[in-house]
Amino acid sequence: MDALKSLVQPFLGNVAGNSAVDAMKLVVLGGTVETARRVSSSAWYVSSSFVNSFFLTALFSEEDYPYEWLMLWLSRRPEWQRSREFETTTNSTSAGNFGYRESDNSFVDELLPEADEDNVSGKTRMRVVFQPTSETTHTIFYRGHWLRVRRGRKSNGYEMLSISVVARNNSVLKQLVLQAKKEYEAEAVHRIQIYFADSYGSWRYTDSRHKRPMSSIVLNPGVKEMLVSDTKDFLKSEKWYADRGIPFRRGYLLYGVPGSGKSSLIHAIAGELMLDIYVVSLSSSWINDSTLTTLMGRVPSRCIVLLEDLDAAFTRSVSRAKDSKDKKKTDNKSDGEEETSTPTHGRSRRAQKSKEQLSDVNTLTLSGLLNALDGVAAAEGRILFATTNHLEQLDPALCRPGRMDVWIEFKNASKWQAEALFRNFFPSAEAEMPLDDTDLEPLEIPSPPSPASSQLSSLSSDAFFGLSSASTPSLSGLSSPPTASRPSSRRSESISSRSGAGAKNEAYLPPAVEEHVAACAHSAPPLSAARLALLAKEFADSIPDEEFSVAALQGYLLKNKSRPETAASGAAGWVISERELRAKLKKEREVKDKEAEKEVSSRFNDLSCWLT
Ligand SMILES: Nc1ncnc2c1ncn2[C@@H]1O[C@H](COP(=O)(O)OP(=O)(O)OP(=O)(O)O)[C@@H](O)[C@H]1O
Repeated sequence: MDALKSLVQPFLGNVAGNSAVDAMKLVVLGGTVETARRVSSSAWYVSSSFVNSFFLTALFSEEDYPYEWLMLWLSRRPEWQRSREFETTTNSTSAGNFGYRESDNSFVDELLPEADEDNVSGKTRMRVVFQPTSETTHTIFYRGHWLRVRRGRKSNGYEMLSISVVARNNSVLKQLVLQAKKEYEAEAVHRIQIYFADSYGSWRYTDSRHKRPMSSIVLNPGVKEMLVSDTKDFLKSEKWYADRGIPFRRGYLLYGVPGSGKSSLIHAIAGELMLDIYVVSLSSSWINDSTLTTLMGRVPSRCIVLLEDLDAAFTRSVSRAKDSKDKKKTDNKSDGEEETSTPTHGRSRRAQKSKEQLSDVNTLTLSGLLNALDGVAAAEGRILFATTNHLEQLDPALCRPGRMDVWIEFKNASKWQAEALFRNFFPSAEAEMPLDDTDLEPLEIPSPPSPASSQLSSLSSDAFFGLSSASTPSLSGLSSPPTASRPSSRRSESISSRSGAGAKNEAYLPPAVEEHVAACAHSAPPLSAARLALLAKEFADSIPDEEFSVAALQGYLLKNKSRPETAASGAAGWVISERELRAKLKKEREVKDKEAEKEVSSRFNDLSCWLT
């Protein structure tokens, strides 16, 4: 206390002294402190701007691809992982959590098993990612340079990454972006990325999916081959198009019945060509001419653009001449109606109102769509796929060559497709690679079958006939119904240990598996080629040509996933029951339509009575 007094004393002087002098001293003291503060802050500002003038800074917005490349690259840097302030996210679309990658800064609940063939849990393992909080600066050493990295947010809500480096030119930043891109692409090689359009006119990374093998798509011979070679040829022909002044774009229209494989084929082609898919749903409420034009201008030069359900976009405006005028007319008319309508028409008024709201929001016009597809702003090099179930509802202008160059019709499944689908569904032992001991595991039946269970014994015998040429001599013993002399069966062990009963019993045989339980087995043992051919034919014989979609057949086969015999023999019965179901639904729909018609006509009568 005394020390403090002695420090202040010279400034205050004698307490009993002149108070004006004391006040002067205080003013001088305050002024000195403020001047010192200002000098130091401007010195700090000058020195930091001097230091900053040596930094090159690059900004990467979440709306653009380099942001994702760099976030993936950063998520692998130890400096990034060492950050002491974290945000956590489980959002699979957020940067650093691409759904297909694992890194040190992410973790899953180890207690939940990974879903695989033998180990399926109802709960999925959710990956939690740690990422450094935004607005903190991280220093990362890269190729002899110190990078200052900072995550931030733009005024439009998108994240932004700022990377600064002290360097003479920006070559280190270029190298960094290229390396990040390379690493990103190496990760993505077995997957395709799917982007969806958002209402801001940007593409949002949404999902990454395993490539779908072309062989899993069952189409009449030649269609897949034609599409793959046509798209490949297009991608190679940029110069050819440029030399002839033709816009370097190609469009494919896939039309036909639902569930016939249109989307699946596009998915498989994207995998084959290693292209990402950019999906726009034209029936989105927010879509309008300018957003669509912006979106089409923002697709990369090599990609697949997918316009899904093309017909759905124009349920309100089918023809080019009428579309925008009609919308205005509808608006005016509905305004008027709103005023004159009576309370008795509340429901129709609500319906009218929601219709108005819809047309207010989605203002996409056909001319806007055409412009977006091939206007000056449209990107070159893209492959456009459009799908529709109602070709007849499309304006011819939309489908003319240049916009949709190749048309492919998708029909219900032919007998040929039914047979191919069956063959795809159930494995053939001959098609498998040579087996070793460990490969035999999934081929064992789930548990000892009862001699009475004819279905199970036939399954097992097929499986073991198929295997007889395979490897171990011990297998020959397996074609007879297994007994307690096989307690070492790994599959049986795992099943009994899961059920928790008799896991270590050696003295007593386990009871036979009941037929309905065995029927729920997860997968079918491989069939011999001859047996498979027989069953596939039996199945295809029962399926009428072009009456059911491939998706419907797939649904039926899925119900019999582990029972190829039942799938084949039960197909005829399934066809009958499906027909009955359809007839019943049709009847119900007709009754409903009639009722609706009656209601409309009675309302019309009410209204005309009221008016007269
Ligand atoms: N030709 C086919 N080959 C293989 N699988 C098919 C085929 N057609 C349909 N499927 C299966 O049926 C399901 C639906 O197929 P998909 O979505 O590709 O049909 P779609 O024609 O695009 O239907 P929609 O017109 O209703 O969008 C998928 O699970 C797919 O695996």
